[in-house]
Amino acid sequence: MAARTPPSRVCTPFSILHSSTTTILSISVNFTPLGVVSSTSANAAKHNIERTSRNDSARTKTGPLQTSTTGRFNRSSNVQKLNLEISPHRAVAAVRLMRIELGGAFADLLNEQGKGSGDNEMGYVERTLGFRTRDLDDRDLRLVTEIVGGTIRWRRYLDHLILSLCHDERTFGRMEPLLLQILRIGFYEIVKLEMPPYAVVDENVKLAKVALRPGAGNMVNAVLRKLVLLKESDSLPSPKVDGDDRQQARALATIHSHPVWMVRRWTNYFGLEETIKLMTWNNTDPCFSLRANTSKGFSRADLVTELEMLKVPYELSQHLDDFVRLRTGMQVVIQAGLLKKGFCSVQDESAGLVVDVVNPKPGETIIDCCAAPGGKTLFMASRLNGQGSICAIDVNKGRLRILQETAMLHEVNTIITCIHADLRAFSEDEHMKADKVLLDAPCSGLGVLSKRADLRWNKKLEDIEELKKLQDALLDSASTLVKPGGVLIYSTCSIDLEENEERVAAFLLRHPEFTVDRVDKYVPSSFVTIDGFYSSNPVKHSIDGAFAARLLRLT
Ligand SMILES: C[S@@+](CC[C@H](N)C(=O)[O-])C[C@H]1O[C@@H](n2cnc3c(N)ncnc32)[C@H](O)[C@@H]1O
Repeated sequence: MAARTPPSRVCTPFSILHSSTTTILSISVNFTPLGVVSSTSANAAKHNIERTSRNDSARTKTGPLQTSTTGRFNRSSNVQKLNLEISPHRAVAAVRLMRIELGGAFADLLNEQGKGSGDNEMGYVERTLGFRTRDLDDRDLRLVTEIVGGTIRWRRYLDHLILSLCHDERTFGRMEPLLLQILRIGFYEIVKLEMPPYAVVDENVKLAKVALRPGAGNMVNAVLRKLVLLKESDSLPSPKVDGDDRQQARALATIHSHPVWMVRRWTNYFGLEETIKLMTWNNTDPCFSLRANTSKGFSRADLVTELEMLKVPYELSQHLDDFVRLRTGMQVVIQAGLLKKGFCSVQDESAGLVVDVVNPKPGETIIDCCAAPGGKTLFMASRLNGQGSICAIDVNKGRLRILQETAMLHEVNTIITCIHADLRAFSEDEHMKADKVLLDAPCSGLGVLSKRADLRWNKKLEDIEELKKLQDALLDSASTLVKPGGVLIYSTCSIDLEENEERVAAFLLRHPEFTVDRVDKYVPSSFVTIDGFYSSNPVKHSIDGAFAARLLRLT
C-alpha cells in the first residue's frame, strides 16, 4: 500500500481495556450530585430523556430523590448514610436502570470491569439515593447483571403486567422513574426469575420506603402482592393474539417484549414461527465466546487449561479452532484477569466466521474500513502471523484508541496502522489499494439483540432507512480501495435482508467491475446462502446473527 500522510493517527493511550466485537460497552456516564450527564449514546439518551420527561412533569416530587422535567434526578440534600437493611444488588440495579433509561448509559451484560466496578456502582447509589448499602460481593454483581439485563429485555411485558395491576393508566403514566424501576425489578424477580415471592416483595418494599417514602413502599407492597396471587393461581394477564396483522403483532410484541415494528418486519421476512423463535433467543441469557490470543503465544489448549483451573464449563467451538463457548462463568474469567492480560478476547463465533470469509493470509495488505473497537482487526492480525499489514480506519476516535491499546496488549500493533477518518473522505483523498478490504458496516445490530439488552428499544424503523444510505455510501468508498483482482468483504451483525443481500445487489448494479465470490471455501456449508453469502442466524446456529459477502474486483 502506498500511504500518504493519513488524516490523523491515534497514539494517545486510553484507560479502558476492550477486547471484543461483541462487547457491550461499559457504562460511561458522569454522575454529579446534580444529575446525570451521559457521555455515550447521545441520541438514544436524548430520545429516552425526552420521552421520559413528558411524564416527569406531572410526577410527584417528594422524598429524597427528585426528578426534574429534563429527566435528571436531583438530590435535595447531601445525606450519606449506611443502610444495611437494603439489599445491595436491588439498590444498584434500580439506579443502574435509571441511568440506562434516563441517562442513555449502556447495559453492560459483561461487566468487564469486574470486581472494582462494585465501588463505582455503590458510589452511584450514594449520590442518587442518599445512602450506601453494604458492599457488593461477587454474587451481588452477578445478580445486578442478570436483573438489569432481564428487566431491560422484558420491559414491554413487565410494563403490561404493571399497568394491568395499577388502578388506571394515569397512575402508571405518572409513576416516578425510580418507583417504576423498583416495580419492574420486583415483577421480573417474581415472574421470570421465580425467586421466593414474599422475600422479593419485602425487599422491594423496603427499598421503595427508604429511597422514596413510606407511601411508595405501600404501593409496591399492594401491587406486588396482587402479582403474587395472580402468579400462584396461574392467571397472569396476557394479551390475546387475534385480530388483524397489526393487532396480532402488538400482542406478540407484548408477550415476547419486542417493539411492534420488529415483530411485523420479521413475520413478513421469516414467518411467524421463526419470529417467535428469534424473540425467544433474544430473551435468553446470552452465551459468550472467547478467542484464544495465539498472537501472544496463548493457544486454545492454554485457554482450556485456565478454564478448567477456574472451574468454568466450556465447549470447544465446532467452527473455529481458536474459540471456546461459555454458557456461564464469564464473570469468573473477567475477574481472573484473562482479558486484561490479553490472553483472550470476547468474540462471538459469528464475528470470527466473518474473518474466515476474509481469509487473511501472511504477506497480504488489508484495509479494515470500519475497524473499531477492533475485534475483527485483531483476529485478522493474528492470522497474518507478523507478515503483511492492516490499515484500521474508523471515524470514532475513542473506539479507535481502544483498538490501538488492545493491539499493543495483543502484541499485533507492529502490523496495524490506525487512521482516524471518515471513510468517505478518506477514500477520496487516498490512493491506497489493498489485496483485501473489509467493510464491517455500521448496522442495526438486529443479529445481536440477546447480547445488547437495550438495543431493541433504542432502534427505530426509520434508523434502518438512514443506515441503508450510509451502507451504500461506505460500500462505494470501500470499493475504491480494492486492487484489481482483490476482494471487498461487506459484513454486518444484522439479519435484515435490506441491510445485507439488498445492499450487495444494489452495489453490484452500480459496480459491474465487481462480482460475487462464493464463500463455500471459507465457512461450513450450513452458513452459506443460496446466493453464496455467509449468514449466521441465532435460531439456526445458536450464535449471533451476522452476514458477509465476498466481492471480487475484476478490473
Ligand atoms: C460494526 S462497528 C465495527 C466493529 C468492528 N469491525 C469490530 O469488529 O470490532 C461499525 C464501526 O463503523 C464506524 N463508522 C461509522 N461510520 C463511519 C464512517 N463514515 N467512516 C469510518 N467509520 C465509520 C463506527 O464508528 C463503528 O466503530
